[in-house]
Amino acid sequence: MLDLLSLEIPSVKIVRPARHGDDRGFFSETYNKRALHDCGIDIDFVQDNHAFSSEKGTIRGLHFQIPPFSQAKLVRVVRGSILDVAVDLRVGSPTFGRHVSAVISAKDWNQILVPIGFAHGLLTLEPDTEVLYKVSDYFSPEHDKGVLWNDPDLGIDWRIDEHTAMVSEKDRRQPRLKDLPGVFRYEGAEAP
Ligand SMILES: Cc1cn([C@H]2C[C@H](O)[C@@H](COP(=O)(O)OP(=O)(O)O[C@H]3O[C@@H](C)C(=O)[C@@H](O)[C@H]3O)O2)c(=O)[nH]c1=O
Repeated sequence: MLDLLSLEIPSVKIVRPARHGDDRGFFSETYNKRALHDCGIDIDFVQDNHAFSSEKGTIRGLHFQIPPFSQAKLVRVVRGSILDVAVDLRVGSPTFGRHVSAVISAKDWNQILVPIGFAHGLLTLEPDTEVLYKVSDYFSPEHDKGVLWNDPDLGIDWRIDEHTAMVSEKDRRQPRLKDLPGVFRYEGAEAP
């Protein structure tokens, strides 16, 4: 059983699996292919990733893989919290270049589903934050691309002083959106 909520760009969803608490703690089905299918979401996830960030204020992203290794992502947090951001890169989309963001946390037990065609990034809101996510294709370094997290054209409110953010060398050098070739096409439907 899960709750599903569409964000302002409707193909980006918040997923909230049930959590069954008892005296021992809780139990939760954090991923159930059939439950997602029953909500109209059919994605074959093939790889699970785990990212630990020791510092609050760590930025990862904005990342995406280009075809034929493009990835949908289902992201959750088992310790701490993040501001998660998805930027629409689908050429022809009414929301091209726009983004949605959501706080994803261990406390709220929510997940964000980022479909193919979006750049994905996150900011840790607490130290020692652990992010787990499923991806729908394998990592391919040659297809791994990015866009600059603080590109002024994106106008993302990261809620952080840009000079104190911890950003990898790779992500400091990502291109701006205006310099990216368009690789994803909007299919005219808000399906993942
Ligand atoms: C993403 C990835 C990285 N790696 C390796 C490459 C490198 O040596 C090391 C760290 O990689 P990165 O610096 O790209 O890690 P990171 O900045 O955490 O990258 C991630 O960011 C978030 C926002 C995403 O959306 C992910 O898809 C992924 O791109 O891990 C893998 O082996 N498999 C993978 O799937």
